[in-house]
Amino acid sequence: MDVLVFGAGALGSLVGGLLAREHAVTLVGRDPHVGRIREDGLRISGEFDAHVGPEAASEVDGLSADLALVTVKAYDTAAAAAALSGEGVDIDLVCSLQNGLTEGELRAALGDRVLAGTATYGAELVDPGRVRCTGVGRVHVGELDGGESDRAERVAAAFREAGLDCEADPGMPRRRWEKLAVNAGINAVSALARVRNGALAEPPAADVAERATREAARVARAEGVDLTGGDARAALRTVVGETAGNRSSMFQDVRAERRTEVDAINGAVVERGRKHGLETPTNRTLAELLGAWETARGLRPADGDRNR
Ligand SMILES: NC(=O)C1=CN([C@@H]2O[C@H](COP(=O)(O)OP(=O)(O)OC[C@H]3O[C@@H](n4cnc5c(N)ncnc54)[C@H](O)[C@@H]3O)[C@@H](O)[C@H]2O)C=CC1
Ligand SMILES: CC(C)(CO)C(=O)C(=O)O
Repeated sequence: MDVLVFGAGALGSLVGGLLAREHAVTLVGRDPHVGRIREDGLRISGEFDAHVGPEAASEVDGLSADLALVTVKAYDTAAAAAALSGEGVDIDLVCSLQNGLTEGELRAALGDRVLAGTATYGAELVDPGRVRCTGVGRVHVGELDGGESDRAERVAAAFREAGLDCEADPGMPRRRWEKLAVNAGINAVSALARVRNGALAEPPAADVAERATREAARVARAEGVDLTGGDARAALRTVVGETAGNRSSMFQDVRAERRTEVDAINGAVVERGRKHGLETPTNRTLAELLGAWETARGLRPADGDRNR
């Protein structure tokens, strides 16, 4: 399979680098990472030990692929969608492995070529040309609206050929919303409280996290997804336990003074809830507090367009 990875940062470089052991892969990213990969290949450390030589580019013009994986941060999705739907690029299928609800934006630009995906691998970009796998997880891929899918099965088989743990899932809407509900509970709370995930096992942080997760499950049900508040809270407790020693990605972003994905996580819960007439006060407060921090640091676009 010819694979293009749009957003060769931590996750994209890890997944793309592992796929390059078996498939023709082009990593699309930015310098100095792209330049280093061209000169010396990509080194993968941590849970894997590999030195691979994918193609690397900073533009998609002139590229073609059977599959494009989208691994930019959620707030760069619009740019990814615009690039991948451009005239100079020829892509059969697109699959996001991002956190947050980004598929709508991709589908608007790329139509029914878009599959949903989730990834629970852990990745860190340690230096240009070097990525570390901090946790072996699993990739799930499937139709945005759910259902059996030959094309998702083909993608999953290609991932497995390269040694990644990957399954096609006919229940992607529920899987996406459960992951969103867990991220809604963990990420912003841990970032604002400046605590590792394990601290969310105890009150009062656990109570705030559970309220955010329960609100997300209520919105999911309004969207037609079969996710109870109890199931979502059970998933939250499991992930808190399994990742107790982690700093969540949002806590890491705040520590590094980077823009967070709060709009695509808690903000998305608020916006979807509003469409259904549902109040989501905990998610709204979390999104507003992190938004205020991002504004004060000059990390958000000044015109208030959350997705730029
Ligand atoms: N890092 C991880 O372990 C995991 C990350 N995720 C999700 O995956 C997504 C990506 O996360 P990370 O890899 O950690 O972020 P990252 O910031 O390391 O990677 C994103 C990369 O995209 C590049 N990029 C952005 N716009 C671009 C453009 N127009 N052209 C070319 N390159 C562009 C950036 O330069 C950056 O290197 C996020 O939604 C995150 O929540 C999900 C599971 C695990
Ligand atoms: C599962 C969790 C919460 C692990 O830290 C995560 O996805 C993140 O940090 O973004």
